[in-house]
Amino acid sequence: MSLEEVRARLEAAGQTHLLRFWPELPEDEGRAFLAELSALDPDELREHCRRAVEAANGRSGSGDRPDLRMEPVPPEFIGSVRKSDQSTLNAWEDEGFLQISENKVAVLLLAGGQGTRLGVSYPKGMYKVGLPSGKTLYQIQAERIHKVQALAERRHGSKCTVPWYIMTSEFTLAPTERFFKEHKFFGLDPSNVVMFEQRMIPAVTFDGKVILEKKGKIAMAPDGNGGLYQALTDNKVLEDMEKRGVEYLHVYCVDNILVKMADPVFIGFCVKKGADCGAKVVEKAYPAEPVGVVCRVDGVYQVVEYSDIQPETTELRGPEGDLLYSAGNICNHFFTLDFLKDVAQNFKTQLKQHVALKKVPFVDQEGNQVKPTKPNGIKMEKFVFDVFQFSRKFVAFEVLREAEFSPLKNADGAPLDTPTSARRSLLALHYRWALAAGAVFLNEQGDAVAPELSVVKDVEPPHVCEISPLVSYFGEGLEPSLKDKAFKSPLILE
Ligand SMILES: CC(=O)N[C@H]1[C@@H](OP(=O)(O)OP(=O)(O)OC[C@H]2O[C@@H](n3ccc(=O)[nH]c3=O)[C@H](O)[C@@H]2O)O[C@H](CO)[C@@H](O)[C@@H]1O
Repeated sequence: MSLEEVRARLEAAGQTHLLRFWPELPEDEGRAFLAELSALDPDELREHCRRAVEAANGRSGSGDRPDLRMEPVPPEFIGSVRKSDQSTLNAWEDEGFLQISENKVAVLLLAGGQGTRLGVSYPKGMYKVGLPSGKTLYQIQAERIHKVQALAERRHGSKCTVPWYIMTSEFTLAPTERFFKEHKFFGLDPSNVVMFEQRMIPAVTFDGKVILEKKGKIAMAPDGNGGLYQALTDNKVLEDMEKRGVEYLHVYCVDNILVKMADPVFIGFCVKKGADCGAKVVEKAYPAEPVGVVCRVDGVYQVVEYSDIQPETTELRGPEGDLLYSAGNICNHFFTLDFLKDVAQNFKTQLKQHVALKKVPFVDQEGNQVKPTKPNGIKMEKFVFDVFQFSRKFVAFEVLREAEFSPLKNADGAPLDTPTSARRSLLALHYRWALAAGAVFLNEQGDAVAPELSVVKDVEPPHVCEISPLVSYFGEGLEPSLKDKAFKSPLILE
């Protein structure tokens, strides 16, 4: 597209300021910038800027109190690992393994985020939390896929595949691809690892102008993890799933070191309930814990972010004394392919736009680079769980936090959700598995040490024990190598 054409389109969108520094740009930067601008549809851009300002204005003082209209998920739509007997759990697991063995289950990783809070410049999945094995989050996830396939194969006697779909963004696609190639896809068949990219959208000032990050670059950000539904359409991912015969999808976020890939128990529960959409939850640790709550508002399912709930609502308790709103969202979702098709065709444009006011670096009128000290820009994001409202049969599944949820959000030094807490949670889980399998731990002097059964994630476990996912997926199959055997720290099972 020529400069004149681009200028005319920007004029139609009220954004000609973007070309202010055009004459100063070196030729190659100018060409790249023109390509970036040509990709913006003028009508969509105008509408995006208008909506951003409207949303930012509506944000302050709208007085909306979703917490006054909330109700908990009815008990008949919740499954619980904690409250179910072993035979029920086994029946769900059997169902899940059956579906996996028939190649009907895929996993989908949301990995387009920038990991700003963790403060690394590369994708979070490449992060090492300091395990003895030095494994990254991506490697742990890949090995769990290997193992869940192997377990399904062993039960049903036929080879099967759990395809791995990975949603990336402009920030994460190239480094993620490179990383997977360097590591030979961790032994997975590359044709079963499908990476695709979500859209980016411009950040906008409070008066509706797209922000110039550099003289020849717009400030762009991924459109939120709810950009998934647009990205599935843009990249024909649903067609790929259909071709492979996938019917059920486990969607999860990159930073939970304990994530159970294609969890057979969760899949089996959702399938047996006939659900089209489901969410794993953990019981909130305390009323004010900053996690979204899965509930109903005005009769439809949704996640209400903690910032939208007043303290008195978070404190409410049910007849048994449990917190009324205790279903903490852990960004682990179940969808049927049919539901995703329905969303892609009929609902994806209706997803709520969430607005965040952020400090966005920019160039000022004189061309100086500025790092603002207070928010100057509006970023719009869609959230993956905002499709719950379109579900015909929604279920929630409560799992044990210590076995399934320990997210990596912040750098060490923060009180919560750090590399240290993630590493400790995984090692503590593996220590408990080893004890359950009959392992005996010895101290430095070689004396047996009494087991500590109540290891929690906030302290270093008493013995270092790391078990490769290739050896065990959820603690199964460890007796032959551990029962009645004595070990000094560290115990590494590869
Ligand atoms: C919107 C959402 O799901 N919120 C959940 C998310 O919060 P939280 O605020 O932690 O969400 P993040 O921003 O970390 O994003 C979650 C996941 O989405 C991915 N991502 C994010 C933005 C984007 O444009 N593209 C993209 O793929 C990230 O890479 C990550 O894997 O996890 C918490 C548990 O850990 C839950 O309690 C929150 O309810």
